[in-house]
Amino acid sequence: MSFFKKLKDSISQKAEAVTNKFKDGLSKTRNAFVEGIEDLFSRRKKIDEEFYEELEEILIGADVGVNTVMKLIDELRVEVRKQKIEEAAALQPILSEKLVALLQPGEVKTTLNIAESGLTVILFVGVNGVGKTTTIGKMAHMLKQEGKKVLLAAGDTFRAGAIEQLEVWGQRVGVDVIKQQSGADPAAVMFDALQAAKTRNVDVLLCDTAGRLQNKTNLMEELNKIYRVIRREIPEAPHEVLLVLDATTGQNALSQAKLFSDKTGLTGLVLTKLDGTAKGGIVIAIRQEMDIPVKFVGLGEKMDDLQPFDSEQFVHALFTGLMTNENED
Ligand SMILES: Nc1nc2c(ncn2[C@@H]2O[C@H](COP(=O)(O)OP(=O)(O)OP(=O)(O)O)[C@@H](O)[C@H]2O)c(=O)[nH]1
Repeated sequence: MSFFKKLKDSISQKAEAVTNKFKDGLSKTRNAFVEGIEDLFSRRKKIDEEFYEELEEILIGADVGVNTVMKLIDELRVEVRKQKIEEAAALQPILSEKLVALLQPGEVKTTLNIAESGLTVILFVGVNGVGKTTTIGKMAHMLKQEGKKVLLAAGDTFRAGAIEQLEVWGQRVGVDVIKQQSGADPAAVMFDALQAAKTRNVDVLLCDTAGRLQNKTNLMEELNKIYRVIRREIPEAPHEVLLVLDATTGQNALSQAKLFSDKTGLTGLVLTKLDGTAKGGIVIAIRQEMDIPVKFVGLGEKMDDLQPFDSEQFVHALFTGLMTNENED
C-alpha cells in the first residue's frame, strides 16, 4: 500500500471536521511551503544538485531549521541512490513520509496528562503576547465540551489588563476565574484557586502566569514559588506545565522553548497562530530540537480553534489536494 493511501486510511478514522480545521488553519503554510515544493517537483523532472538546492531553500524558508533540512536532504540522497530513483516525482511521497517521521513524537506522550482521580492542575507559561490567555480560554472550552468542570486562576498579576482578559474568556466559555487585584502575589492567587477548586469539586484548574522575560530570574523564582504552593496542596501537581509559543516568531519560538525548558520542567508545548504564518515548518524544527512534545496547536482566534497536535493530520492537511490523483480525498 502506498504511503499516502496508508496515511489517508489512518486519517479517515479521525474526525473529518478536525482534518478540515487543520487544512484551513495551515493554508498559509500550504500556499508557501507546499506549493513551493509542488512547483519544484513540476518544474524539475530530474533529480540533480540544483533540485536538492532548491528543495533545501524551500524547507529552510518554511523554518524547518537548517540542521533538520541538512539531515533530511542527506536521507533523501540515500533513498535516491538505494532505490535508483531518477524522476523527481518519485521522490515526493518519500519526502512526505520523511516529514511525518520527523514529526513523530517517539516515546513521549502527546495527550494531556489528566489525574486519574481528583484535581488536575495545568500551568501555562510563556512570554507576553504569545497567546497564553487565549489558549487557556480555548482549552477551558475544550475540556468543558468533554464534560469536565474547569476553573481558571488569574496568575498573571503583572501585566495590566491580563486579569480582565482572562475574565472575558471565562465569561465567554462559562467558567469561573479566581483572581486577586493586579500586582498581588501570584502564588497567593494559586493558593486561593486550589482551595476553590477543591471545595467546588473542579476537575481541571488552568493557571495563567506572568510572561515578562526582561527579568528572567524573577520570573523563574516566581514560577518556583507557584510550584511550591501547588505541590504543598497536591504533591503530584502540576500535572502539566505547558509552554505557549507563537509560531509566527519562527526560530525565536525555538529559542524561547530552550530557555524555558532549562528552568521550568516543561511537559508540553502549545504552538499558537499557526494560521498566521507561512512558516509552519517550525513545528518540525521544534520536534527535532526539543524533547518536549507539541501537544496543541492554535489555528485561529475562536474558541474551538485549539487542536490536539497530530503529526499525521498535520502532514495530510499540508499535502492533500496538492498531490497526484491517487492521494486526493
Ligand atoms: N490567528 C491567531 N491568533 C491568535 C491565536 N492565539 C492567540 N491569538 C491572538 O494573539 C493575541 C495575543 O494573545 P493573548 O492571549 O493576549 O496573549 P498572551 O500570551 O496571553 O499575552 P500576555 O497576557 O501578555 O502574556 C490575541 O490577539 C489573540 O487573539 C491563534 O492560534 N491564531
